[in-house]
Amino acid sequence: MPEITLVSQNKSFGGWQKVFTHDSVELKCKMRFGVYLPPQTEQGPVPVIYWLSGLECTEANFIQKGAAQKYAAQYGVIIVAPDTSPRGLNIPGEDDDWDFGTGAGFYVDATNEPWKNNYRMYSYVTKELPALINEKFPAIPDRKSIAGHSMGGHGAFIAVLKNPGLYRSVSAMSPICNPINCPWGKKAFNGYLGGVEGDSKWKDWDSTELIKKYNGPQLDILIDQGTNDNFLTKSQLLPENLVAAAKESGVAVNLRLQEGYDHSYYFISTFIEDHIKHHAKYLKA
Ligand SMILES: N[C@@H](CCC(=O)N[C@@H](CSC=O)C(=O)NCC(=O)O)C(=O)O
Repeated sequence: MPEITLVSQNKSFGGWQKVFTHDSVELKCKMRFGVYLPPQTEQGPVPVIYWLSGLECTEANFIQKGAAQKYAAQYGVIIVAPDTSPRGLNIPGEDDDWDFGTGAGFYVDATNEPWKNNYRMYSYVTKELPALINEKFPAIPDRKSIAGHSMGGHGAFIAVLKNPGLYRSVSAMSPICNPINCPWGKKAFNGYLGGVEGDSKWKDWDSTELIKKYNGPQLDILIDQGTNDNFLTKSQLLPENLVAAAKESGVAVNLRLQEGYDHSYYFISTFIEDHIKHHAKYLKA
């Protein structure tokens, strides 16, 4: 029976923002996650939204700066915010760069040495963590959605596209949409998966490629993207590639370009209500 240990709890909008640690089987290290329990959980189980954060984040960024608690309380949903990589492993090279290794797990299951034993963030966020949440908290197991920011937007997309029907809805803010064609993604996939650009195994972790062959329940993907996002102009995000691929395969993507917004949590907190509302529509249907 897995154990979880309470690290902190703060009352927020009538519910509780809590942080726990646990020993992860997939990642083989101690991990932290945030969980917001809305007041409705006192009456019984509610749906869950998983939020995947971006590069350099821990579980703390979203829960401290995302401003989501008010809307999670309003719509009666749990929000789970995991960390972004395994921690404390001391793998050589793990802390050399901010965009690879610690804080940059990229939500894939690594197949390359020396990462493949621990860097299994895909299995962690799609399997291990939901099983733990369903066991320990008043969550409705088959009512879950997923969202994320930047690297976490990529994580949310592949979680949905690789598991048709597992999630009720998906959304993202400033997501990395085509990692096999952007510098962050090429570096991560080369390190975690091995091989070089164009390798077919990279395509299995790329949402623009996965959406081309998606064959599952109808999706209604919501994306917010700031027009003043420096990572958009540096071609790290490539939302236009995902939109074009989705159009070809008939998947609905609502890409909203938000004038003047950047890549930061000021942007995320501005539009988080719309995302929670989007998920609540499908989670409560
Ligand atoms: N140090 C970097 C910038 C890192 C950064 O902006 N991280 C983003 C996610 S980027 C894609 O995944 C983030 O969410 N940061 C946390 C925050 O609280 O803002 C640089 O040098 O550019």
